[in-house]
Amino acid sequence: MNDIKRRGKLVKKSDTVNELNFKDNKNGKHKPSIHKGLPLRVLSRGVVIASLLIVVYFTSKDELRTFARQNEVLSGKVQPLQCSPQYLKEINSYDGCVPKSCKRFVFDTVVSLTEVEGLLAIAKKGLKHGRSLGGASVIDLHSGAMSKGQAFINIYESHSMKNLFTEDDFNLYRSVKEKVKYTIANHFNVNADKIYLTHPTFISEMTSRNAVTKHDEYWHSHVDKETYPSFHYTSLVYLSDYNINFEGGRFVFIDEKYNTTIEPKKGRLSIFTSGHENLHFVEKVKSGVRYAMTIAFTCDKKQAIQDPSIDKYNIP
Ligand SMILES: O=C(O)CCC(=O)C(=O)O
Ligand SMILES: [Fe+2]
Repeated sequence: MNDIKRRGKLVKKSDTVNELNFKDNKNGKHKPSIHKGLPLRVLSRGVVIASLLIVVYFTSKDELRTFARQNEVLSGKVQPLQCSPQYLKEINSYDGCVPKSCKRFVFDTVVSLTEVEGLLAIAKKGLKHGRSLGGASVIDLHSGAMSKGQAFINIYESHSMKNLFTEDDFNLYRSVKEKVKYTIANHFNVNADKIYLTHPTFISEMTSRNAVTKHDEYWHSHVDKETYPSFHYTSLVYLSDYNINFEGGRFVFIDEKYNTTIEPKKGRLSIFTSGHENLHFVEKVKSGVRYAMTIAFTCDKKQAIQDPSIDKYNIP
């Protein structure tokens, strides 16, 4: 066959030889001369494109650093930080609750896959009765708030959901919360009796659907202490896998020199101080469904909440 397939185009074999430009030299021998066959215009364009690619590669490399990849198993990766002055000023008045230093941690060995499956089942069981019209739904086991349409309903006040959540569900939530609390206490060198579960505490479901209300806009950068004033320590437990269950949706810390990303992974626990040192956002989910659980702790006993329990059902 005289035709050769190259770069999706059919070219004549004779053309290919021409392009490589085998020419007779003085000795009558064939010597390949690639350059002579390419017009200067094409060569200079190639050089410009290559230079641009090199510049883009080296400048963008420093803007985003992956702190935790989905395919890694981390037993406690840490990134130390400077606490923001506002955070320190506020937290300093709480004895036994001041972190030795501000940090971020990721652990893949604290929450088990069995626990993840149980938490996912809780989320799906509840959200089946609701879900936002937009891309973000939440279910808060403490307040009972769950997204439905363009608003929220209370799962504990709806007859159709009466006793939907069982003692086992609440026990699971509580045991994961306790593990997270002790991990925070150990790694920030604070007293576990001086940090209290606080509101809100929820499981989120994020998709690529367009936002309908502002509650669906999960991708804005924020400081947790501003969004949820009672927070002092934030924890996130991921219930689905980046690039397996969904695309997009990485967690991103915004830092001065470069951004730091965490790729969600089933059972991955991320903990960090809730002040300005940890400005962050979640990338828009491009496809699939992303689940995560937010559990936070406060140093302020007045902002403490009880563990969610079956006593929440107050339907006669
Ligand atoms: O789901 C996440 O990765 C982060 C969610 C978040 O930023 C928050 O709940 O404040
Ligand atoms: Fe947040």
